[in-house]
This record gives sequence, structure tokens and C-alpha cells, in this order.
Amino acid sequence: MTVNPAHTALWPAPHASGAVDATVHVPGSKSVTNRALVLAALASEPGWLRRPLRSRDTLLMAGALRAMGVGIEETVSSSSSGPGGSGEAWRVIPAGLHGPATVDVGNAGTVMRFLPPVAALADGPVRFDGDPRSYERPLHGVIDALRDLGARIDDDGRGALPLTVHGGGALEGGRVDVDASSSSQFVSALLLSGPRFNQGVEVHHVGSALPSMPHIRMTVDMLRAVGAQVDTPESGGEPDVWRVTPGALLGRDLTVEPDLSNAQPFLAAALVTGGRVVVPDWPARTTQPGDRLRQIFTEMGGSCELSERGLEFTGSGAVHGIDVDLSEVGELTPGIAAVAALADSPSTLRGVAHLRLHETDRLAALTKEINELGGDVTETADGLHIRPRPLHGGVFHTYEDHRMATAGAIIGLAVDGVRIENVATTAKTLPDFPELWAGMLGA
Ligand SMILES: O=C(O)C1=C[C@@H](OP(=O)(O)O)[C@@H](O)[C@H](O)C1
Ligand SMILES: C=C(OP(=O)(O)O)C(=O)O
Repeated sequence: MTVNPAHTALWPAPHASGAVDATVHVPGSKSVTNRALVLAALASEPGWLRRPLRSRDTLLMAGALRAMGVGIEETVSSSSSGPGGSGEAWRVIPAGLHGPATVDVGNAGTVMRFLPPVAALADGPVRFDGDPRSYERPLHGVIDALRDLGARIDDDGRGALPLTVHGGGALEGGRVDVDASSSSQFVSALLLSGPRFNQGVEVHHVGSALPSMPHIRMTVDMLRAVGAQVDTPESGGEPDVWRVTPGALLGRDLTVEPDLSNAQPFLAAALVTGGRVVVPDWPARTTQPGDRLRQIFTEMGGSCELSERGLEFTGSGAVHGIDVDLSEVGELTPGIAAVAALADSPSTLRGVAHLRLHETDRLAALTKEINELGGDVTETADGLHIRPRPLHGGVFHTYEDHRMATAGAIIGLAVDGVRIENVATTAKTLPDFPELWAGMLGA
């Protein structure tokens, strides 16, 4: 874990003086926006994305696709009938994919994993580089699989960034074995571009348990929505095998759902202050892992109602510990750990060893930062054990991890004097976080 000296500014996390009562409009889903951009870029006709998330990760994705020749036009319209509808929309105009091009992945897992297969379809070299942390995040599953499927890739032999994909204009595709136990994004990456491979793709996951299954379901659902034929273990296929048939993809008109994982700190605010938060447009049916918060935060002491108005989440004043396997919903771990540190009983968070290779080593970072505020957190082989203790103020370091910053803000609601280092790191997926947080608190 390294601290960038340029990012040492401290943000005094607001302390809640009472129960919050707010409606919070949460911006669009990172995972949906970046999948939609890739699928629209690979389609055979233009498409629309409405209410896309505009954040560092999605702007990097759009920039990378533009660098390979895809047209992405941003429109803002106040009318609900004109092109783009009401609010922001992106029109994506697919084109032949070109190299040479350069892609900055930042520290976006979706960009570093989803785009090398796209680059293999380009007609020249595509160079991938990113933040220092991106060099440490696992990418071997994508690199090895693409080589097996016929791509030429130059890397430094570590199976990680930086690298160059020498696009040959087409990729043979076919059957491939991948160990995706370190990231579900390896599977999603191969499936998303699969319809454009000559033989499609048949991905066999061969490692230990696969994390983040809802994100793979999101990939499959979104592929099917643009006309791809996908066979999955859930549709009667073999366990751990996904098959995508080659074929043209449709340009669709998609409205992006709010990011339910980014709704987490706001729901947590209702829980820890015994207040009420409404998140409009919460989808009735979704593959987003954040939907599991309805169940998890209810078990931790709140209650919720999903209606036409959205999700209304109400805290009871009590916050309970939880023993939960988060392997399917790993990105919720930092926010759950923050709530657990404020609970009336211990918690055990399991199934998330792979978080050590996320934006930062999230298990080490949560342990260190909560303990430095007086907490009692220990790392286990695959998660965290959290015994609540009275906490005190202090600096909460974020290690350039957006979810560390929002976790610190949750603790700050209940603990006076918490200062968050580099709250601007929330720009990865939620650039307006400080303003939304202040708005929720009525500031
Ligand atoms: O496909 C996606 O959009 C994501 C998959 C998950 O990755 P891992 O399976 O690497 O945890 C998740 O943690 C990440 O935030 C987004
Ligand atoms: C793990 C995450 O992001 P990424 O898409 O960079 O993997 C996350 O957002 O929690």
C-alpha cells in the first residue's frame, strides 16, 4: 500500500448530529456503463446510453474506445422527447477498430480487463498502461486466454500491465480455460467480445471458487439484451462453462441503473444514525451486487421497502454485527466493515481473499485504518473479524481506493473528528460524493 504525497489533503468527515432523512439520487452504475460502452462499440449499428455514469473509470473506458476509432458523442438535453431524452446521454457509433492506439486504464479493473479482447480485434497495436497499482492487479487470465485464442501480446512476462496487444483485425476464438478465482472480470472480458470472435468463445473456469457471480450474470444479461446467444451453467449448461455464439450485436437504447454499490454509504447513513434514506430508481430486478444490501443491512438492524418511489431504507437505531459470506458481492466489503465497526456485536466477513488485489489490499487497509481509530479488526485468511470498540477521531487513509473513502465517511457520521485523506479518490466511480454526502446531511 503506497500513499501518494500529492493526495494527502484531509476532508473532515461530517459528524451526524441526528437521524438523517433524505432522498439521494445516486448516479449510474460503473459496471453497467462500462459494459454498455464495450457492447455498443462492438455492435453493427449506433446505440444510445442514457444516464451513463461520468466518472474516472467510465471516462477512461470512453477515451480508450475513442482512441481505437469508436465515436462517442455526449449530449445533454432538457427535453424528454429529443435525441438523448432528458438528462445526459452518450451516442455510440461503432467503427472499424484501429491501432496504433494507446489506452490509459487508470486503476479501472473493467478497462484493464474488458479492453484487451477488444484490442485483439483492432487492425494494429494497442498499448495499455495505467496507474502504478494497475501493474499489481491480476491480468494473467485475460492475457493467457487471449494468447490461447490466437492473439499476439507483448508484456514483460509478469502477466500484468503494461502490455501491447497486436491486433490482427480478427481473432479466431474458440474454447479456452481460465482460472478466474482472482477476478470474475476475466470471464466477463472474454464473454463481452466473444460474439465478435470468428468461432465465438467457450470459457471454462478451472480454478478455485469464482468470485462476484452477479457481475458475470450482468455480463450475460447485457450480452443477451444486444442479441447475443449465450449458454451458461444457469441455462442448463455445464458448471463453470459459458459459451457465446459468434454474431452481430444490435445497437440498443439503454438507460443505466443507479449504482447500487455507490448507494451503500447513503443506506449505511440511515442505518448508523437511525434515520431514513430514499434512493429513487432502485431497479425492481437487477444483477447489481448492491441489491444484496437490502438483505445485509436489514440483518444489521434496518428495514427497507422497495416501491415505485425507489428503495426506502430505515434504520432502527440499533446496528448489529453480521456473519456473512461476501464472495458474490466483494465490492460491498469496505462499507459493511465500516458499519460493523459501529455495531453492538462482532462481525465476520468471509469469502473475500481476492480483495487483497483490488484498488488496494482492502483487507489490510480496513484493518489498519479502523484499528488506528481505536477499533479491533483482524484479518483472516479470507476476510475480516471485527469486534466493535468505542472509536475516536483521526486520519483515515484511503490508498487511492474510492470505497475506503466512503467507508471512512460512514464511520465519521458516528465518530467525531474523522478526517479522510484524499476524498477526491471517490471520483473513480462517484465524483460528486462530498456534495451528495453534504446534501444528505442537509448542509
Ligand atoms: O465486472 C465488474 O464490473 C466488477 C466485478 C468485480 O470484480 P472482481 O471479480 O475482480 O472482484 C467487482 O469487484 C468490481 O468492482 C466490478
Ligand atoms: C473492485 C472495484 O473496481 P474495479 O472495477 O477497478 O475492479 C470496485 O469498484 O470496488
